[in-house]
Amino acid sequence: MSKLRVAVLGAKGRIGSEAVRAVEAAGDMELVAALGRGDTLDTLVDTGAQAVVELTTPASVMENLDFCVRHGIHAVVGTTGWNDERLARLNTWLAGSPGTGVLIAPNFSIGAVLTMKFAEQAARYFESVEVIELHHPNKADAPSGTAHRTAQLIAEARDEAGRPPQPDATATALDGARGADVDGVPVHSVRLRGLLAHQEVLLGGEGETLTIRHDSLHHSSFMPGILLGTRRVVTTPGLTFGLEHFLDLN
Ligand SMILES: NC(=O)C1=CN([C@@H]2O[C@H](COP(=O)(O)OP(=O)(O)OC[C@H]3O[C@@H](n4cnc5c(N)ncnc54)[C@H](O)[C@@H]3O)[C@@H](O)[C@H]2O)C=CC1
Ligand SMILES: O=C(O)C1=N[C@H](C(=O)O)C[C@H](O)C1
Repeated sequence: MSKLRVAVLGAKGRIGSEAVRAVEAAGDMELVAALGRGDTLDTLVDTGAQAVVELTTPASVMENLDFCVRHGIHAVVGTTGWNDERLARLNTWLAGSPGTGVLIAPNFSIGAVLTMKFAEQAARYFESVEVIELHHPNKADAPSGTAHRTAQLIAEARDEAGRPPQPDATATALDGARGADVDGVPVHSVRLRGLLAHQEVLLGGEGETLTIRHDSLHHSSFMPGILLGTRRVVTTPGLTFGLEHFLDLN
């Protein structure tokens, strides 16, 4: 059986360099390109890349995906910075390239995906919920893509359950003291040397609290998800948002 021809964009970055090693070590894949900032995307075409693993920056990801989709190259995207406008633009590109698949995964680690799922399941049962994400201080964006998605899923679940807004009597506050408001869910971002990627979802009800916590201790935690996403995206046309769609979670 021929190997899947895979390229990594952002290959010199923290997660990109780990992804290069993971693709090289995968028996069913061949690493055909490892591109960094300034390298030409034409290399993807020249090397016959079938799938790209996109791990760059929010400022670069759209241009890279535009190129990939136009050339029918599938993409697995870990880069953050997604909003409705960007997703709509990507969907328009995909509509013009039927057969091409893009997976956007706010988080590739199985534990983080489960944290999001558990938080979504628990959200309807509790009056209060807040998200705390904790990351290394070199991270460029806040809140994390994972925390943003977690808060959205929680908000949707609360909405479906007919839950009213959360209780909060705060009358005066320093800017930022109550975190960022993501669809009514406060999200707090910690940046601390020594950390990698961590998240807590705190839920509170009458006389009880529930804490759901996940810790990524090494970038290796993201690799099984990246490899799974790469294998699946090539047979899944259109946009898939979230690795959970490629896992048997229900
Ligand atoms: N979904 C997930 O599970 C994970 C997502 N991430 C996300 O991945 C992204 C990268 O994270 P890090 O590796 O920590 O950042 P980083 O800053 O270490 O790496 C980004 C790399 O991309 C390169 N780059 C920028 N523009 C480029 C372009 N046009 N073409 C090729 N390379 C380009 C940069 O020079 C840099 O080497 C961030 O958005 C981060 O939040 C990180 C870890 C896990
Ligand atoms: O920048 C990181 O490191 C990470 N980014 C992703 C995010 O923003 O959620 C995934 C993980 O938290 C690591």
